[in-house]
Amino acid sequence: MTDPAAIPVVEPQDLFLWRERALRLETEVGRVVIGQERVIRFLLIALLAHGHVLLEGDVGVGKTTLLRAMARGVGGPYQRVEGTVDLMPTDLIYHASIGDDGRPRLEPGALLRHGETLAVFFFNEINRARPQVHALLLRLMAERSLTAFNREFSLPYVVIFADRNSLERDETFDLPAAARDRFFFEVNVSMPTDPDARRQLIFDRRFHDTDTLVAEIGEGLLDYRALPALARLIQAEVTTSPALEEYVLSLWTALRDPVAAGIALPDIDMSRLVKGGASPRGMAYLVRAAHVRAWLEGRKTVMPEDVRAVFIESVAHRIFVDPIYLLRREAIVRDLCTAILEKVRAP
Ligand SMILES: Nc1ncnc2c1ncn2[C@@H]1O[C@H](COP(=O)(O)OP(=O)(O)OP(=O)(O)O)[C@@H](O)[C@H]1O
Repeated sequence: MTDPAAIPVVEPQDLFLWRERALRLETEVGRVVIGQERVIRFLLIALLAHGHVLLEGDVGVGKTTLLRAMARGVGGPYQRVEGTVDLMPTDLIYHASIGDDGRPRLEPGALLRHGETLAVFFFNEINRARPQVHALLLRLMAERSLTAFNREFSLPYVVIFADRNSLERDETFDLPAAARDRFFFEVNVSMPTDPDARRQLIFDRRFHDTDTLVAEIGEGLLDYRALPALARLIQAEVTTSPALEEYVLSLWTALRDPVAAGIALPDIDMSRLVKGGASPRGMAYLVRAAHVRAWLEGRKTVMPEDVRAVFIESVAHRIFVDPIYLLRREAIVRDLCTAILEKVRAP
């Protein structure tokens, strides 16, 4: 059980201190994972909204290192599993073995080992796991609880960090729409573009040992137990104007009906492109993300630039397209989002 006395209290008058801690975490992670400032900012925003994140990208670009660095920054127990085709949901809940006395024994698996204090649950290569595992994860992400041994287990702090590499599509299981929708952000990670960062990654041995690299981050800089309350306070603290609300509604309308919004993409039949996914939940997540972005920028009001900064990572993974466009889905949806941002006039 968590010691209630140890849970940090988050008061409105201390919000500036929490912002300093959040920015310090961002700086420290940025020293360890170089050339990925954009992705680090998204992970920070997701944590401050107490949301789950899926990273996608090339192999060996630092996704795992980044997630481990962030997990260390929030402190608390974490668990990590590798997605494999033979992983079953029960493997995450318990392990069965035979004890020295010859009797069967059950031990808690990765999800239950730390009780309700589990802070971060990493799911490496999530697309290698079967749909049954995705289903368990879906409930965990939506409700932060699971049922096992005829009991409800609550994991009130847990944040899911998942990654999948974008290269291998064979022998993998695409995440179902509902599970994808529960990720607050889906963020693409690519190679750093800065030549200096590239040089350092290859020649500086500091970047070759992930364990010592991650240990450079101050543990628990942004206490994981404060995140649910902090996320609520940030949402309450930052406001939106009627003009901003109209802007978000127009973006939503354009996502649902790009033709009516006058959006055209080369070689795409716009009238059949979008089949669903631009849901109220998705748009609510977008607004939550924009609140956090504004707060990190030191503002109490959401500006159009906040919405624009988080638009693609908040909504693109929720959009479902006609099957004829499935193979090129990622690129088309990204182009659609970019075209919408260009077309819809900001206040
Ligand atoms: N931007 C970066 N900053 C710091 N270290 C990096 C960066 N990119 C790669 N590395 C280093 O490269 C190695 C591989 O990184 P990591 O395992 O995090 O990649 P990955 O994207 O998770 O790969 P995979 O998809 O194969 O799991 C690690 O030693 C890591 O420290």
